[in-house]
Amino acid sequence: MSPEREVAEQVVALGASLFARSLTFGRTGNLSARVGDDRILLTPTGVSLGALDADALSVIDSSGRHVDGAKPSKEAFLHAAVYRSRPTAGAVVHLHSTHAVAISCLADVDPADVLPPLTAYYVMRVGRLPLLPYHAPGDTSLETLAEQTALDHSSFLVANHGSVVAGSDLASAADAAEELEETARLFLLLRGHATRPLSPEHVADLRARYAT
Ligand SMILES: O=C(O)[C@@H](O)C(=O)COP(=O)(O)O
Ligand SMILES: [Zn+2]
Repeated sequence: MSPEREVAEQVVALGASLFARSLTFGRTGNLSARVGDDRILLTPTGVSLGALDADALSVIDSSGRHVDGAKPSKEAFLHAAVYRSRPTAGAVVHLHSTHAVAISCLADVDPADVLPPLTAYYVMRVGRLPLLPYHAPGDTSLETLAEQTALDHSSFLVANHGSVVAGSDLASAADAAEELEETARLFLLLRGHATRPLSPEHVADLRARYAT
């Protein structure tokens, strides 16, 4: 099996797993993985992540241009922007997971860092989480801001939309997206309760230990 085919099958398996666990719904969400210097496998537009076909994925380049396969996700420009800013990123996951979307709709959050450091795994997998302003899905005017944000952040939220998470490979990106979703859920569960997030010292210690 070619390396690209192997990654295509990983995309299909991850999409099925995320969809089966209700981490995205209907025909929402998109997944991508770098398979060459300037070659990125991306899920096609309008297809449920639960019904992907390894023979019917799209290929784009790092400018977001469609170069092969099915018509790409309307967020091709967003995935490409993240790869341009993060040369070590091997995969990008965009989900409409419920609690992350709920957080992205809140008015009273710090857009520079939406969630407090509630747990060690959140600090290790996500770190700081900016909230980018609302743009319609597929609106390429988000491209420049997304590219700038991704320079310093592996994860961000788009307001009233969902999460965008980069990782060294598909498993790492999904892992971080799931951690983000669970921390968003914890944050909402704890609203109205006196809460003790990790201290700045704990966060610094985790960053030093795990180079987050
Ligand atoms: O929210 C949207 O419309 C997109 O961001 C999305 O999640 C699914 O769009 P396609 O990847 O074009 O199917
Ligand atoms: Zn979306």
